[in-house]
Amino acid sequence: MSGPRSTPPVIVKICGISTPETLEASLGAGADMIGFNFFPKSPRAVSLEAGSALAGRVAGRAEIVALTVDMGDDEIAAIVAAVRPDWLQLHGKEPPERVAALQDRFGLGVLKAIGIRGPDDLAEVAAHAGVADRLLLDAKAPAGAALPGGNGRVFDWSLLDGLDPALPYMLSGGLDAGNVAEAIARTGTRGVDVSSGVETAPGVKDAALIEAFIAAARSGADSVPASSGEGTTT
Ligand SMILES: O=C(O)c1ccccc1NCC(=O)[C@H](O)[C@H](O)COP(=O)(O)O
Repeated sequence: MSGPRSTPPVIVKICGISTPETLEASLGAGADMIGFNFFPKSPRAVSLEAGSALAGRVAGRAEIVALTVDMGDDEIAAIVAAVRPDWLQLHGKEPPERVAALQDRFGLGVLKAIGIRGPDDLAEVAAHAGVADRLLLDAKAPAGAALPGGNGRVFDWSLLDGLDPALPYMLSGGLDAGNVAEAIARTGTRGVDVSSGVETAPGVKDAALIEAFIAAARSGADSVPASSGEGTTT
């Protein structure tokens, strides 16, 4: 039996939940955050009514994240009223000033997603650090991609080597049960997020994959850092 944990357990977010069955699987497996996707073009998108019904089932067992992309205040207000989220996830081109304005208006945590492909993308991390409540460092969507996120692509985790260890961020992008422990060991992240890696098809979440991901993430929090383990770049 390992000794007392010196660091808090890794936060696990399952993003793009759209059915009661996979919601219950996520909660039963110990997910800390549940993401409901309100980007209409996404295969994971839910309506206000469906999101409200799913949010009602969470019943305090996890934090609720409402995912939007470059959305206006009125649409966000409708989502907040329907879902009562703990977090707003901003996955578009929202500048720091927009993040601050939404924090002021809604009084919710803001999880700002930043796409990472190369060293130049770290400037965006610096711009949002200290504004957003938490960053989601995701693989940058390829040019012409239909979706700004949820593409199941890994980025080179060594790009994060120079980050301030105190930076509150979650790692995202192409994670699954097979690589999440390595990702945690390689980066030291205290949070992970997944969408494609727990699906059998775009938008079709799978209970067994969800359970395996969460178990692997929990085990990764105790693993010895890998010698290298850079994510295979896209
Ligand atoms: O998942 C989507 O369909 C999506 C669509 C538009 C904007 C963001 C989207 N997902 C955001 C997430 O937080 C995903 O979990 C993240 O991008 C990682 O996705 P994946 O690489 O598929 O695990």
